[in-house]
Amino acid sequence: MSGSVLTYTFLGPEGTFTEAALLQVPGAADANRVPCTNVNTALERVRQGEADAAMVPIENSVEGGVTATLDAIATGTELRIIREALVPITFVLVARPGVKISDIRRVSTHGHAWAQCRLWVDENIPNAEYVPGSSTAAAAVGLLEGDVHYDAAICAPLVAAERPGLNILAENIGDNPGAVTRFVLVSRPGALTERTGADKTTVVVPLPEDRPGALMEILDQFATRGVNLSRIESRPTGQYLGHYFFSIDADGHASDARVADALAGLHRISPATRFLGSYARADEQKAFVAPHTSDAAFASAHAWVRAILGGEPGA
Ligand SMILES: O=C(O)C(=O)C[C@]1(C(=O)O)C=C[C@@H](O)C=C1
Repeated sequence: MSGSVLTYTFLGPEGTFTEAALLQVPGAADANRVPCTNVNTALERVRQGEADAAMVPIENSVEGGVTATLDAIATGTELRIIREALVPITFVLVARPGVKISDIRRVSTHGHAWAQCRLWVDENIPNAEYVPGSSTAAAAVGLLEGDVHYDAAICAPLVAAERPGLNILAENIGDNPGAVTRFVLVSRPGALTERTGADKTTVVVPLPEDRPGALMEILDQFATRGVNLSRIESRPTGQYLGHYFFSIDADGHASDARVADALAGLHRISPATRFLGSYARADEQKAFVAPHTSDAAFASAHAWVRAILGGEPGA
């Protein structure tokens, strides 16, 4: 970190969809942008205080959760999500000049990108072998640096446009034209981001073991307080077979009474519950709040209980 200029790490190299997400952050274009070869390194540099925040992919509308990110933020020194960004995803197939589609034997890209182009690959290059890449841009750049054991890459159109040494062999090869990836900006714990009325809260809840109905109890904390969930995924903790945590996104902000109450309920059921942040929704969609779950309803209910405890008439 240098002076007042912020430093952001991101899943690189330059030209990844992750960098496009970072560039949506006001001021990021003029900030120090540090590309990292994987999500863990990007987050670790934030944990160590070498960067202010990291932009990492968390969820794709076709392929689902980005497990590297879900796992990295669920464990280790606590981090906070302070912002989210949505990026529409389109893919191109690129190769060095002179290479034709019929020449392609091996293709490299990020695992999530490969999964989003499955149908196109099956139809057009069915015999191509997949070579895992650390990101879409890294796969494309590898072609230019030579000495790689693949002859084509799947990447963002921008990567190809910015590198004249790459030939576009096919455009729009994603199987779902409306594909979107969601990214999160992750920082160290600090003051809670401001409530906007269109917010999201992310938590990690380890499932209490050997307790019938434990998942139902967790879900109930949200349901009874009228809190809608927009994502829930189970991930193995890695400790031993059958040990899981749930990664959950809920509508609302930790300073909304109904969300705060649900968080307290989660902590009672699963004390190792990890709060990962409350932040503004990228789509600015306001949460529906039933009258009996509004801040006013909670305040009035608490005042009523206080009156009873104080020996005053309740009603
Ligand atoms: O490789 C990139 O360009 C990335 O930003 C990573 C990533 C991902 O992890 O999902 C981001 C968006 C696309 O869905 C494919 C790959």
